[in-house]
Amino acid sequence: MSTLFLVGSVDLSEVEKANKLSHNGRTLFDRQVSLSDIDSLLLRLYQDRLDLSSGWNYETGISLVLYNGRASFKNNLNEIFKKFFPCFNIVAIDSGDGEGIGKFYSGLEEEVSVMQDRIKRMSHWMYYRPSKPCSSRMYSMMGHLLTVHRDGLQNRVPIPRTIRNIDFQSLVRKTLGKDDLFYWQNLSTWEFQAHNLAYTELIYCSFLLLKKLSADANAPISDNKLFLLLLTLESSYHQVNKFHNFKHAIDVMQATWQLCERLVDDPLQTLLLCMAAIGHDIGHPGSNNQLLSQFHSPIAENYENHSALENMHKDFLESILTQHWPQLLLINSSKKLNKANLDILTEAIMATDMALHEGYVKKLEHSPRNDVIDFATLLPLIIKAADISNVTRPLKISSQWACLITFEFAECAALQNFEEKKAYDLQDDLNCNISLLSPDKLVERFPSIPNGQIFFIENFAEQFFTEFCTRLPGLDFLIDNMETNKKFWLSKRQ
Ligand SMILES: Nc1ncnc2c1ncn2[C@@H]1O[C@@H]2COP(=O)(O)O[C@H]2[C@H]1O
Repeated sequence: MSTLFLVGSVDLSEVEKANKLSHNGRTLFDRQVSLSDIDSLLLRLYQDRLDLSSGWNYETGISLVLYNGRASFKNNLNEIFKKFFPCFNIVAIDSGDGEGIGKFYSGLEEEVSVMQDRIKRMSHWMYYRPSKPCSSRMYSMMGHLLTVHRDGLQNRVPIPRTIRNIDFQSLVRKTLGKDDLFYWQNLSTWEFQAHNLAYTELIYCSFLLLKKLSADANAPISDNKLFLLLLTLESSYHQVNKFHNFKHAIDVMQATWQLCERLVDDPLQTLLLCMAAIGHDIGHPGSNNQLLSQFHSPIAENYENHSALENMHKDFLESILTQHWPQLLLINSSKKLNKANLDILTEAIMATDMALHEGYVKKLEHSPRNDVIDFATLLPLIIKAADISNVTRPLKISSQWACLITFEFAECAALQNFEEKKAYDLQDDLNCNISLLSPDKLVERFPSIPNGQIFFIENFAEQFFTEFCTRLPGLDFLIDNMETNKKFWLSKRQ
């Protein structure tokens, strides 16, 4: 879905040209939105992005902002888009600079057809080789990485007044239907229902949690800055991914916190682990390292095919924290670990690479059963457990995540065929609200789910959580839930 934004008084002949743009016989832009100034434009981008049901996520089309360069706007709007809305396909053109919309034309129709197709879009994200940072108006992982490295992982740019002045608190709060107690009750159980909460409610849950943890760790951040950090994180994940989106990130953060509540007595380490959790999959394309390497993604080459995705996620998180919460990287970590905070964040994110799974299982097997796991080993184990904890949630919740990962695996298989120039077909689209379907109904609708769950539980989750829970107190409920879920999937196996 593509939007034509007109900001301020724009040359009407340029607008006419823009509206003549077509794709497959239809006008290119699905809507035209006129706004008085840049401030209203940015506010609108946030509002659309947070209203998941609207579908205006700025990822499935290409949007154009036509503005009048004479409108006193100093900051480069395209730089703001890259810094604060990384996953958006959006470009701004000064209609008064002579060339105007002409430079927007070239390649546009092809780009729109790519962004409207799930598999072509994933392929572009993963394999496009930009000549320079953000040379394309379509998102690509390498364009995102080049921008982050061009700006420097340690560099901060002043946050533009137009963004600083947005009252993010009321932007989020006014959409909430419940009070803080309701969200704390959701956060404080293992029955955390990410799919029953609206996007803004999930963002508000992460605000409440991180605000508490930052106070506990004596690492204060203002409310509006924390909201901007969270909204920039959300804009750095692909909302269009079935599984690896911001909901997964918040779910893993909530699981990480629940485990830390039981296992960690150091507020700063808990905060760092939860920050690593919410940022552990930034920019995830919904595929995997194997596909990145197999078809020679520039991202895989950039990290020499070693944990390419996890290294990328870490770089993106470092860049966002440097920009939005630099103090968190600087305050001295606890006495227990003589490690810099960034090293703790990095080790935690790298631990979520399943290529390292066997190593972590062996670490658990070799640690004595009646002895406490040393703190340095415990931290990465916690986030790794949280990352695959969906199989240990109660069946109603676990089955929702199972459905989503099954869809994502199907998309990976289709992408493999696409890259091998073979025909691919995709299961029917997930155009149902999975939170309304019971486990039985989900299996009825998507019969391939049980086999994948049985394989993952028997080959990965069972061994890990058995070792994890026998060495750490009070976690037997993880095994109980997982075994209940496995029995259900076995009873439904095709
Ligand atoms: N319920 C599940 N069923 C199958 N595979 C899963 C499930 N949950 C997590 N995984 C896999 O575990 C991996 C953990 O790292 P990733 O999030 O990169 O990708 C995840 C999936 O490949």
